[in-house]
Amino acid sequence: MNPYLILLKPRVIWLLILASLAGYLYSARQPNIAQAFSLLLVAFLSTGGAAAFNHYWERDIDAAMRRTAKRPLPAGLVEPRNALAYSLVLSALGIALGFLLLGPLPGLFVFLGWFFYAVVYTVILKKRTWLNILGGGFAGNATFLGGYALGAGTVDLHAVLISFAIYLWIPSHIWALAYKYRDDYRRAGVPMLPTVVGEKAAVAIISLLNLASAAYIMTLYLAFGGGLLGGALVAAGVVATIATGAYALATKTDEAMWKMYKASSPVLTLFLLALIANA
Ligand code: HEM
Ligand SMILES: CC(C)=CCC/C(C)=C/CC/C(C)=C/COP(=O)(O)OP(=O)(O)O
Repeated sequence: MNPYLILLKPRVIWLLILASLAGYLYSARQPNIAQAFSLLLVAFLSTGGAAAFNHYWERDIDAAMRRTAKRPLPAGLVEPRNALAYSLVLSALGIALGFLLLGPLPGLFVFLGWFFYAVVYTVILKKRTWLNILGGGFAGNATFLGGYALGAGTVDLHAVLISFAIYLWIPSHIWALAYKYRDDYRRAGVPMLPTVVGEKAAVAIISLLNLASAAYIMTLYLAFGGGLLGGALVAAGVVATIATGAYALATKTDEAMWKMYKASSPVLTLFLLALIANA
């Protein structure tokens, strides 16, 4: 794949874009193609720009980790200054079009999502504290709230409560991966929960968080209602979460934690599809 495409972290941002679309379809009385297309464009540019900035800012960390050493910057495929310019142009375009095409409130959430990920998480917290993802996690809320604000013209408690399903999902999503790569993170000097607590405690905390995030999603569904299809989608996600959580607690292996990580995106996808099905 073209290194400039890899800089956008396409395997990641598709779900961020879906979260924005879910927010829009869930809240808009009459969704229209032009608005939906503008949202997808803005979400693509802003999340891709944020991801490319993360590549630029973390090029030294990436070079020190097995998982990321072959990325375009450590591999010398893209000059750092070109990656920085590329990321800033995409980000500025995404945020500016967010305000121009979507309006002030959606635009604000596009900016907040970019800022919490690219600045709060990547620049300020990531190398300083294992709580880095809790500080940067609001970026996840912002993806859903930006779409919701476009569809509803406002953001209410209902929207915020739903957006926290993403926030509460992030720790088990990233810490399950970080468990498998705990030595990598230690070598790169990046604190993550699995690098600061023992293995047994890490598995227990991550598995319990994983189950708690599924319980929160189920509570939201029961509280805000939704049809049979939505219920089936949520139930599938909850069953997958319980299965990977129980398997990890029982076996405490890298492989089980990796399965939990790989299951995390499909689980969030099912929840977002349930929201769209209930739109
Ligand atoms: C502070 C917030 C977050 C952090 C630190 C984080 C961290 C990570 C990391 C380290 C990876 C592995 C990337 C790789 O090896 O290429 C990853 C993958 C991924 N992330 Fe996150 N993530 C965050 C939030 C989110 C959110 C909010 C979403 C979606 C709404 C998301 C969706 C994904 C997806 C789809 C993948 C690829 C999963 C796969 O390959 O199966 N992430 N994330
Ligand atoms: C609206 C907007 C711009 C929102 C951004 C939302 C958001 C939470 C983006 C994070 C996704 C991502 C690329 C995480 C990987 O970071 P990492 O540095 O931990 O991954 P790495 O170690 O693989 O580089």
